[in-house]
Amino acid sequence: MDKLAIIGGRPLYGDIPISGAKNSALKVMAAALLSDEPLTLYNVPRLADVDMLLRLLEQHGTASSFEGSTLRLHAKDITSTEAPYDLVRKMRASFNVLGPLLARERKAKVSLPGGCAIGARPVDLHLKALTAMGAKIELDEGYVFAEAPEGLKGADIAFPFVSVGATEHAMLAAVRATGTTTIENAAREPEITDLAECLNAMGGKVMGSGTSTITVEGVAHLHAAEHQVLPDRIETGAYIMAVAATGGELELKGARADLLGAAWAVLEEVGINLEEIDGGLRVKRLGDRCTATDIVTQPFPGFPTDLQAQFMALMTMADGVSTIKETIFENRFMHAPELGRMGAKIAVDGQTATVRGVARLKGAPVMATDLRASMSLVIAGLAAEGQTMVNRVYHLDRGFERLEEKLQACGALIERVKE
Ligand SMILES: CC(=O)N[C@H]1[C@@H](OP(=O)(O)OP(=O)(O)OC[C@H]2O[C@@H](n3ccc(=O)[nH]c3=O)[C@H](O)[C@@H]2O)O[C@H](CO)[C@@H](O)[C@@H]1O
Ligand SMILES: C=C(OP(=O)(O)O)C(=O)O
Repeated sequence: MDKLAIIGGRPLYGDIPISGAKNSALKVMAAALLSDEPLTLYNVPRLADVDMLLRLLEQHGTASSFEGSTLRLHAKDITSTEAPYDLVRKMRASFNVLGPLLARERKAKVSLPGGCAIGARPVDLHLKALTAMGAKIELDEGYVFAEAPEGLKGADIAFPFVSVGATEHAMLAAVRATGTTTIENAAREPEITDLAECLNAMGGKVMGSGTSTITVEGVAHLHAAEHQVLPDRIETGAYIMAVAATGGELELKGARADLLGAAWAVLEEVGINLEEIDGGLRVKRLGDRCTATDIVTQPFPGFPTDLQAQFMALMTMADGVSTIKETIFENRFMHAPELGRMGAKIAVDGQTATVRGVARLKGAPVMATDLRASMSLVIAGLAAEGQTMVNRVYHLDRGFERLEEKLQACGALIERVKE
């Protein structure tokens, strides 16, 4: 298992190119299964999750080629409607092949998903949406067995609360169903709009993405298309917090301010200067330290759960006391005790963490527990005195493209230690 060795205390100066969004790329890749014609995707990040989904798509019969960040997918014939445990267990997004397989082949057997261990993460809303569209679903031995012998039919779906994955799944299935589907209380994340744009480029009729009501008029056939994956807003936020923790100045190439939602105002409030420039964002911390503030994670446009861990790292060194409330996942504070090993003062009570800022963290051996938690440890390590050794780097490889390279180019002392 690889580790990252970081010598902290150096400011970051330079340019960081922001990659395509993992959480969008994985969903638009699943869309390739909906058509017997090619789908060309630009700006796809080379990540472990992308490779894993590629293996799954290949096992369904999809031909693929990856050149730079351009991914060509062609699911001319679906050769298998089964998504085995080994390819689905590591990543939640792979479960989203169920809807396309069902829509196109009228049957599928897909393992229940894995993903970061940040809570129970059920898929009942996904299955309810597919059932509303006429699918017969059974669960057995960790697998979902689904069939729709007459094909999927448009339905009115009202989610009781916002789910990004279930909204995407409903869209992926409805686009090739017969008739019209309405999705009420739909997620409004930018990745939902990106998926809608990709489906529409393929000939789909998805309206209302980015609002709470999405309407999908089913079509019989989707055709060849090209789509550019939007920039990763979580990677953007993570590097903003990195330079806010270390000092210095970064230009985040390709980053988009409009994707940050409520996080933009929070970052400004804690003392970060964010400036939109041609083709990206320029970022620097205004004073010697950030000031503490409180956040509550919410679906977009609220403060994203995927930036909560990184924000906590920043608050450990801020001036004052911050409370951080996690409302999306019930077990997403595993970075708190690890940050504690570096001298952070964090008290966790249920879904709320109270962080008392300290003047400086001290490097320590720490354990990455999930994807975004790992990045919070990297941020803490970059700012801490002395050496931090981050164990279990494979989590980071799921979601941050060329992390060490990007940081090294800006003056960070960070190296991968192979074991
Ligand atoms: C709303 C939200 O911020 N969603 C985040 C969630 O998306 P992801 O798609 O993984 O999760 P959902 O948005 O579906 O989950 C939101 C909430 O709904 C619950 N749930 C979900 C589906 C279901 O069938 N039943 C159910 O109870 C989940 O346990 C969770 O408490 O994790 C991703 C990875 O960290 C983030 O990028 C998304 O921003
Ligand atoms: C937790 C994440 O991924 P997954 O949903 O695949 O676990 C994430 O992107 O932060």
